Amino acid sequence: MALETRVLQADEWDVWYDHLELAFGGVPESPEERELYKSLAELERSLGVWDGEDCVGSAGAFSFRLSVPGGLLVPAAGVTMVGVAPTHRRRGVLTSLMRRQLDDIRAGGEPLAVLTASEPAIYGRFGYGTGTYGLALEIDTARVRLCVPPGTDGIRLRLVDPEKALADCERVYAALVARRPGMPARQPGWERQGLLDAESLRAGASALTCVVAEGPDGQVAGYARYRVKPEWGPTGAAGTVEVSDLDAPDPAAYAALWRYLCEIDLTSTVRATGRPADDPVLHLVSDVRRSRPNPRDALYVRLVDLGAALEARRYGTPLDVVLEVEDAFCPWNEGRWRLRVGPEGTASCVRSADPVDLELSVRDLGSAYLGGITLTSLAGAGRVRELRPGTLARASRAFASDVAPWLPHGF
Ligand SMILES: CC(=O)SCCNC(=O)CCNC(=O)[C@H](O)C(C)(C)COP(=O)(O)OP(=O)(O)OC[C@H]1O[C@@H](n2cnc3c(N)ncnc32)[C@H](O)[C@@H]1OP(=O)(O)O
Repeated sequence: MALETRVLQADEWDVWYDHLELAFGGVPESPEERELYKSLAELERSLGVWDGEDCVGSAGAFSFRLSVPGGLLVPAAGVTMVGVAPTHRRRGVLTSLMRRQLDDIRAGGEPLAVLTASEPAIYGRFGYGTGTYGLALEIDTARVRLCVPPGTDGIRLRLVDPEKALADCERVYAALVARRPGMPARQPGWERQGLLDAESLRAGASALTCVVAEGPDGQVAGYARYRVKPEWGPTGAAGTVEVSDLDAPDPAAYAALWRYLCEIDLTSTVRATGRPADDPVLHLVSDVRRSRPNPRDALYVRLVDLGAALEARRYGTPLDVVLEVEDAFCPWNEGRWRLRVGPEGTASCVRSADPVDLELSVRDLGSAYLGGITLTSLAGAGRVRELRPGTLARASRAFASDVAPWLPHGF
């Protein structure tokens, strides 16, 4: 029987999601999580592949606006819920979903598609490049001390019910979006993701706890959400503080929150995942080795409309460069582009017949797009080739962001 791919109907969502859970191993999510993702789903952007009555493939997209270098927000399809039934793998179902989805995204006018990958090997073939890294930390708080900046002691910390603190936390989040590329601006409903607190998420740890940091003016300047997992070893208490969110643009509030987490009684480890690659906490700790920073690929970026995407961000230095881009999966991007950046950092990117300066694939351009992975580094792996001497270093400087791009949450 031929497979049929179609946009999801509202009454098909549960069957579609059951299929997705099966594709991920069959352990159901908590009702709380399921309800949240059902409410966030954009049905008209959710594709199902059907074999008769059986759903055997899925892919969805969220309509995000993503921060890019220069503090601007760019429409980006947040690709999600990708799964193919174990019975139907390796016969092109994912490839057909990616084809349909990227065509739809292009038709809808979003210049970017982004995703987080269950496995890094899957999405490069479709033109997605690693655009951000998330840092895992495991701080040995029995040994590591924090060297905090002046003003830290003037910060007041308060434990507040996470639900009641939500509006203040959201204000802090909103202030961060323009400062860091890679962050989705909050869309209605997504603020609830940070409050999810099912037993399965706790995994033996406490309920979600929220601590807010108030500045001398009494305003909330930062917050952390965390759980404590008690543990008793042969020498006594050895609990773990598991940090799920910590945001604070103000350095004193930021340091106060980390110091607090590192000094919670009966714990000897603070664990956090998905932190920014340049997280300032690396400069607060007395011993970075005993904080075990460990980077991991996080947000993958795909330029769907290459010209529009490159014009949508800002650049650090002026530039005039001709790029020869390989893009087999989206051939409308393939070929030669001239990228010109003026003194203000704004760019024009148009088709060109001029001699080529740099050769690269759309996947590598996606990696460089948010400014965290340099063209020079990609060239070191042979992924970018410099045909006119000097253009690589100039382009690399122009693309780089002085703040590492960061994806603060999954989707
Ligand atoms: C954004 C997200 O939602 S990420 C979540 C992705 N989903 C999962 O990981 C759930 C479990 N896995 C699955 O559901 C499926 O195996 C999928 C979706 C990863 C792949 O679906 P399939 O229909 O089997 O992929 P398809 O047949 O189109 O394969 C396309 C190519 O990708 C390759 N490929 C597919 N899956 C993988 C993988 N996990 N690792 C490496 N290569 C892979 C195939 O070998 C094939 O290569 P080829 O073109 O050289 O022959």
